[in-house]
Amino acid sequence: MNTPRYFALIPAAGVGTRLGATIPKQYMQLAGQPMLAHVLTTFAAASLISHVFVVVSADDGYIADLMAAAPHLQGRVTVLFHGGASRQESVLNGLQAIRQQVDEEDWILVHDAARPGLTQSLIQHLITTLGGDLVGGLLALPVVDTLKRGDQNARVAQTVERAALWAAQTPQMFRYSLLTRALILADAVTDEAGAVELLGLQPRLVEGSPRNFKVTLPHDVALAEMFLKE
Ligand SMILES: Nc1ccn([C@@H]2O[C@H](COP(=O)(O)OP(=O)(O)OP(=O)(O)O)[C@@H](O)[C@H]2O)c(=O)n1
Ligand SMILES: C[C@](O)(CO)[C@H](O)COP(=O)(O)O
Repeated sequence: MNTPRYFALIPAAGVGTRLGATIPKQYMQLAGQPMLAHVLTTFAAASLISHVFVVVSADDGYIADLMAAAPHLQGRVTVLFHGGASRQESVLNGLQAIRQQVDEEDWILVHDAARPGLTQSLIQHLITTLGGDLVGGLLALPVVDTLKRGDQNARVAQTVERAALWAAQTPQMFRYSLLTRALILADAVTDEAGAVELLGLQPRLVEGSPRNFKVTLPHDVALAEMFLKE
């Protein structure tokens, strides 16, 4: 059996509705370059990553300019114009598009284009921790705030026990065959680990970093720039 390789798959076919920008948020300028360019550069520079695939919408009008302005990505990044109606669909479409280029037991690291604060050391930490794992896993952060469940009037209905709660991040790392099968079978999951859990498996939680947060709402932009300028 070949030594398993590690591939990055970046779902980048969203529109950033919650952010409310005039362009898809993954193309917003952060610290001098598009948000997606930070992510692609981090993975392209990671020596353990064999290749990077980025999934964009079929009518994406931005990726060509991004790639043209980033010669360091040439040969390391392949653009897949297979975005779907949901993140799950974009990821599954991407997996099916690369089936001739990866082996069943190769590892796929799925990472949101909206998490530009990812570092090479976080990638290394995830791969080192999970490399021999039978299931795979994800970066995540233990919850440190007290959590409240609100009612329809924004009144506290319940304080949620936070011990053992984690906030999922990405990359989420699973072997190609397991991940593809899980996503085909899953109904409307919001992350890859959720699909794998539906198979009755328990992905490993690997501590991530606050800088690897997802840029989702308008106030996230300044925070992301702060981390990227560190
Ligand atoms: N149909 C979709 C929806 C989302 N994504 C990607 O999944 C990641 C995380 O999704 P999210 O933060 O929700 O991005 P958007 O869907 O763009 O944001 P919103 O929900 O606010 O529209 C992003 O990199 C986004 O581009 C995708 O590839 N295909
Ligand atoms: C995959 C993820 O980033 C883990 O927290 C999250 O589920 C993505 O959710 P979104 O609504 O697609 O941003």
